[in-house]
Amino acid sequence: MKALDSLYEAQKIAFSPFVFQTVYTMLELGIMDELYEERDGLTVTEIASRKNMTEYGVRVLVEMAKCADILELNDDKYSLSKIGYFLTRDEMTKVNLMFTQDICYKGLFHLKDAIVHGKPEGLKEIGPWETIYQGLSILPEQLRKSWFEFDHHYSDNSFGEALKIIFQHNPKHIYDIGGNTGKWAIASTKHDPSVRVSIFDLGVQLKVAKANIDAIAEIKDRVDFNERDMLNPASEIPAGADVYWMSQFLDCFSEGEIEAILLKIKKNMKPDATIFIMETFIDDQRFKAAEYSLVATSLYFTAIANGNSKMYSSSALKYIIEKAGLETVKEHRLHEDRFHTILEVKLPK
Ligand SMILES: C[S@@+](CC[C@H](N)C(=O)[O-])C[C@H]1O[C@@H](n2cnc3c(N)ncnc32)[C@H](O)[C@@H]1O
Repeated sequence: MKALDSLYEAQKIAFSPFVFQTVYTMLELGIMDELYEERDGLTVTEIASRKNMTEYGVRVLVEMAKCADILELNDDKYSLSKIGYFLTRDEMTKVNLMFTQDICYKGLFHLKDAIVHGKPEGLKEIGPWETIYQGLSILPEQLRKSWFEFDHHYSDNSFGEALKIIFQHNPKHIYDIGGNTGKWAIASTKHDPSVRVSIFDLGVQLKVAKANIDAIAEIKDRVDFNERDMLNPASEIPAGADVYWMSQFLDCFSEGEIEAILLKIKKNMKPDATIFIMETFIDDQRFKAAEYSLVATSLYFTAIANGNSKMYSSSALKYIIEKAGLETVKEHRLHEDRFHTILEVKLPK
């Protein structure tokens, strides 16, 4: 890259929060939607009158957005560029952006302290907890919506294909560790009318899971709820599962904590049971946009969630599995949703 181009790129980074807040504001005020509908573009005066804003307010936003290649300008009319189109209509971009604004934006200000202290120093911007998991289900409404839409976006789409893989093993009893609001428990008990699911999670999440599952008559008698802090050295996972399911769960922990959790499962595991670990691994991504989203998510863990976890590569997780004395016997790269991998893990023969 030429020096002048690099200097320009460096300014984009130096002012990146300005661009982010410009997009957020234009989305919230409906300017992006208006431009999406009006493919031929609108002048500043037209946007101001349609949105009941001052021309000054519209002008500072659209000028920044044009400089950042979000808008194009032709004959005094602003219109969406392709980047602007994705910011307005693409689902992954939308959940990432709202998650950044509502959960991460203020907290990231404390990233340096979080790195230095090894603690989620930014979490205080949204609640008084030690880790975000103690507050998830009781976050203020808008924050809760953004967190859950982000979380579900990165797991829901994979459940259909995951069910086919797990039920090839014909499990009678599944332990869903980190079962959250019960989405997997609902999907799997609906998929197989005889399977039982035990959810293990923190109390605050179990309350929501229980309310969701109690409302579904056909499955409610086949799901039970087990409050467990997996970080508590005294906590145990009892015997009895044919399948252990951990979806987007182990990335909530440091390498040492993951090993301890796996050892906890291993301790009472039946010899023929299988552990399935579903993750979005940074080294398994086919699209740059996906890898970028995951690597950025690691900094959410650092500054806000818990201070010590990240999105892992599959090689890192397989190394921890081996260290815990378990064996990765198969690696399923999902084809339909393209982002997830399921590691199939057993006790060594
Ligand atoms: C990112 S969510 C994943 C939820 C779900 N499995 C999915 O695929 O969408 C992580 C879950 O782990 C739970 N969790 C985090 N720390 C925990 C701990 N120390 N003990 C038990 N569960 C924990 C959270 O409450 C949350 O429900």
